[in-house]
Amino acid sequence: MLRSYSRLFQRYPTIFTLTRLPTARLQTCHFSISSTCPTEGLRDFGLPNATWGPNLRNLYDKFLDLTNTGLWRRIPSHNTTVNHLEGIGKRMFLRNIDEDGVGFEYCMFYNKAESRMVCLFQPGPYLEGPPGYAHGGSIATIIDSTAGAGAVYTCGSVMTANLNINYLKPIPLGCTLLVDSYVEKIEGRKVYSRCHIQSHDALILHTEAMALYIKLG
Ligand SMILES: CCCCCCCCCCCC(=O)SCCNC(=O)CCNC(=O)[C@H](O)C(C)(C)COP(=O)(O)OP(=O)(O)OC[C@H]1O[C@@H](n2cnc3c(N)ncnc32)[C@H](O)[C@@H]1OP(=O)(O)O
Repeated sequence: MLRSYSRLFQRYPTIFTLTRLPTARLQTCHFSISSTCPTEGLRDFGLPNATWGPNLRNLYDKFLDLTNTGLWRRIPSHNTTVNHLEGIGKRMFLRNIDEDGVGFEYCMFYNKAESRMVCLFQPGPYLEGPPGYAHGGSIATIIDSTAGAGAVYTCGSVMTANLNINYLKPIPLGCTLLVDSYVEKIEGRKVYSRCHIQSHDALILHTEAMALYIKLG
């Protein structure tokens, strides 16, 4: 199985790479989270836009303040992990709608000391499942993406092997949520993460999850 993924990486070496070192050649691309990726001119979707509600904006400002402590960093968000490879028209699942605010509206912050990734998330109307509420698949997506990004920032390239979710309270569309994940333990190639989703004011626990990621390469 691993061999087949090695082939995948040879073909699309940056699929699971957050950024690519500018000096790295395509065939020998390192899985790196260097901030030196050539992203100038690319839109950063993790920045506030007009569709952000006041709760999302307030949470964003709080976490942005935390970046001044040096413990947290804001994670830039482009619409594809291979955006620097010209001619490849792939789009990240979470950024596959051009209009702002209607799908996954989010930004992430990472705390290295705590192996913790948080995502400030405002589910838009196109994520509807039950009338007025977020689809469970969209909730799984934001959990996997947040905890998965946390695993990548902590350990390098990973694939999700298992995702176990308890849906506790429905999530109204348009609300602001805090998706909070951390790497709990690492055993060999296995990376165990925990994640929960709470309302912006921490009064409602919407979702709890455990994830297993397998380190690659
Ligand atoms: C802002 C940033 C954006 C970018 C941030 C990007 C965020 C990424 C988040 C999204 C990620 C995805 O959607 S990933 C897409 C969804 N996932 C997939 O499609 C994965 C499909 N499955 C696979 O490809 C494979 O099963 C792998 C790669 C997971 C594992 O295969 P392998 O590499 O051959 O490894 P294998 O030997 O089988 O397993 C290694 C060890 O893990 C254990 N193991 C493997 N699977 C399981 C399992 N389900 N449950 C328990 N244990 C397991 C094995 O027992 C073994 O333990 P031991 O013997 O060592 O003890």
